[in-house]
Amino acid sequence: MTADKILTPAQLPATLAAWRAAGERIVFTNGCFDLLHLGHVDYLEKARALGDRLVVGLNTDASVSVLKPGRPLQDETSRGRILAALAFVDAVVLFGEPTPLQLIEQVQPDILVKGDDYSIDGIVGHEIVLNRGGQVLTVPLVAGYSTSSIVAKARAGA
Ligand SMILES: Nc1ncnc2c1ncn2[C@@H]1O[C@H](COP(=O)(O)OP(=O)(O)OP(=O)(O)O)[C@@H](O)[C@H]1O
Ligand SMILES: O=P(O)(O)O[C@@H]1O[C@H]([C@H](O)CO)[C@@H](O)[C@H](O)[C@@H]1O
Repeated sequence: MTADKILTPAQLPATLAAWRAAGERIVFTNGCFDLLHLGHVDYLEKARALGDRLVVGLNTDASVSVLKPGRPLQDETSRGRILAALAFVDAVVLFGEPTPLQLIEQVQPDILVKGDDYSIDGIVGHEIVLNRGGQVLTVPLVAGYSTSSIVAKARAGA
């Protein structure tokens, strides 16, 4: 099942080791992904295409609620399962901290990616990846798509 892609931090090392043994480059990104939209799908697919495997760090409900008061709308189980169902997502790992720094330290990705709503220097973990000779990249946003705007539109129409 695609749910098998959802890994605990304890399960992660064996999976990463197997991918690396096969010479595969690991891409990492992270986010809240509260309501999955076209922008997310476009950027995640492009992120995966930058390497061979895509690991998505997913904020827990507790983490999202700190970053985005009143959110998430969808719980971490739902958000995780939806991400795991995407063919170009190879692993989903929840993290409860305010940032994915600890998870990025554990994953040591070859490529770290965010949408270009972030500057390279503003991407948490960029130093870790650059210092090990990896790449930190951004993917252009698909204009007009955000979870917040979907929520606002839904509320306006309510
Ligand atoms: N329109 C978009 N096109 C491409 N990537 C996007 C778009 N919107 C967000 N992203 C990327 O998706 C990831 C997750 O972002 P997030 O879950 O905050 O989405 P969001 O739609 O911006 O949500 P919110 O409106 O609640 O901030 C981030 O890396 C972000 O750069
Ligand atoms: O979905 P978002 O708001 O794009 O995800 C956040 O990204 C932050 C980013 O990585 C900072 O460079 C991260 O710190 C935060 O935990 C969310 O994942």
